[in-house]
Amino acid sequence: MPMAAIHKALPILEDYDISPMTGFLPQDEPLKILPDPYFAPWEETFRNFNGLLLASRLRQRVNELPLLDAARLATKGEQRRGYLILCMLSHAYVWGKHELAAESLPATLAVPWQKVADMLEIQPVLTHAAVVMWNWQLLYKDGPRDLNNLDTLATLSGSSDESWFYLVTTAIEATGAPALRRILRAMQLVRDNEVTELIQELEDIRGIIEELVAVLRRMFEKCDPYVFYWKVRPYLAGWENMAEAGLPNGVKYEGVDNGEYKKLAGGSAAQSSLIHTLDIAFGVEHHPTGFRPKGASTPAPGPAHNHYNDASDVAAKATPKEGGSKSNNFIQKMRFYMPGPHRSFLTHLTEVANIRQFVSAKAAETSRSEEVIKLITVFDECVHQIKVFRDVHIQMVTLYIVMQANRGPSISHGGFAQQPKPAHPAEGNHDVAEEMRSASLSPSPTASNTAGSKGSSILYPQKVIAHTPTGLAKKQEAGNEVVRGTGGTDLIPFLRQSRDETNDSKIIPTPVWTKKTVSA
Ligand code: HEM
Repeated sequence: MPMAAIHKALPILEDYDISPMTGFLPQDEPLKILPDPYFAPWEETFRNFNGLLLASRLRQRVNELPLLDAARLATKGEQRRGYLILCMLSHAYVWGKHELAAESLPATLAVPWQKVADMLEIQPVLTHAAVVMWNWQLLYKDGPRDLNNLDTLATLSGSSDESWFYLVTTAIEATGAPALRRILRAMQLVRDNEVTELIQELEDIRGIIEELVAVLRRMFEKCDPYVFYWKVRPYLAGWENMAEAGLPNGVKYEGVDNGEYKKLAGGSAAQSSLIHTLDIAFGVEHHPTGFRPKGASTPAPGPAHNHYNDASDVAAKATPKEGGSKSNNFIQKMRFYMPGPHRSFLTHLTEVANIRQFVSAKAAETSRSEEVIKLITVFDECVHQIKVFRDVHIQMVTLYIVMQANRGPSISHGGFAQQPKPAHPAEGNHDVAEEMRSASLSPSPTASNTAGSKGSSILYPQKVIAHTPTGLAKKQEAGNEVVRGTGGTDLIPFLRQSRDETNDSKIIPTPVWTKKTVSA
């Protein structure tokens, strides 16, 4: 093992604004109101912004706001509250409701937004941090941060479906929090060559990842896919690759950088530092879509657990590379949208990641003890649970995005545009179960970029045609067959590859299409 990894200190969570108790979530509840009356105009507008948006008067109100100095946001809690307010007001302002998308953000929002984003080392665009990490409250103050005890502070659509969408993700962050200190302890145990304790630690981490999957599945309970796709998702969009939505140059931030246009991606849970942490800890490497290394998908022959005694195939696959994952892709790019300290934590963690290398090296030894077999097994089970998480996520994206896009809105204009959409040949004729199954079970292509879903033709955000790009509607490119994600990714191939790359990190890879991938 290279000396650099041995000598560099492991990260200390608190140094990176991470709580050992609540992880990337702040330990204290986010502020419900800015205490300084100076910010009353923001708070007042924010309190009424759902109604103002519905009445198409939000822009008018924003234009009446005074230009406030964000430097007066004294504490981190205040800065986060200020950032949340400005994220929501700005996205509501840009996308409007049944209005032309605004390509210029007035200085009253743009200037303080840029300022507070700089203070938090984050981008002035709606992010996972704003709507998930800094947008919750506890119903019972002494109770846990779980779905029985959480509420949101604000939503863009004013719907409980949107609240649930955020809260499931908040609950995932809370559930995963204990994994952070366990991962660091596991890394220390690797350094100390303490295999027995390492196995115990990994067993606990596996249990936590299983819980994450259970929380993720709860999305289906209270977030209606139609509401999500047609009423919520459009507002989460940023202004990168948004020509079709009427923002070919992005958005102009008046009073910032000489009023230059900015192109920034919108909010996505791909910005969750928790999932990045798991990937780094377990050596999951992501590559640009279509560039997954050839042969990476080759599974070990036969049932995985029969092969834990066989060192030959593993030795070939064990490519200890100190320093964890190296990638240049969408997932990596999402770190740009995280709060600075969390981004720095991931960089540090990547430099010291050692668990997979350690297990690989043990697996490559000529004769394996019972203990080593147990170590390989539990390591692979952890990775398997991350893969299951991604299996469920793909099913979710299929239902919440691909199928909604294919079906079109229930009302012809979807709430946004004037003209009825052209009839879709396959509309109303979907086998839901089959569509979800095929999206999640098919192995991904390793070297090509294929369309995400048959017959779909969606860019972003809506399938509706308008004469001119009107607010959330936009012109649809003829012949476009790709469903894209919030960040403009070719959705399903990208997500499948990410899932398959997770599987590749197993010491003994299992075929991605086995039944186990969905039933586990
Ligand atoms: C209705 C629920 C959800 C939908 C529709 C959804 C949609 C998407 C989409 C479209 C992407 C592609 C990237 C982009 O364009 O932004 C994505 C990526 C991602 N999402 Fe979600 N998401 C959902 C819930 C969640 C939750 C609860 C998490 C948990 C943290 C999550 C974690 C991720 C991650 C980590 C990625 C990056 C891809 C990967 O690592 O495999 N998503 N999601």
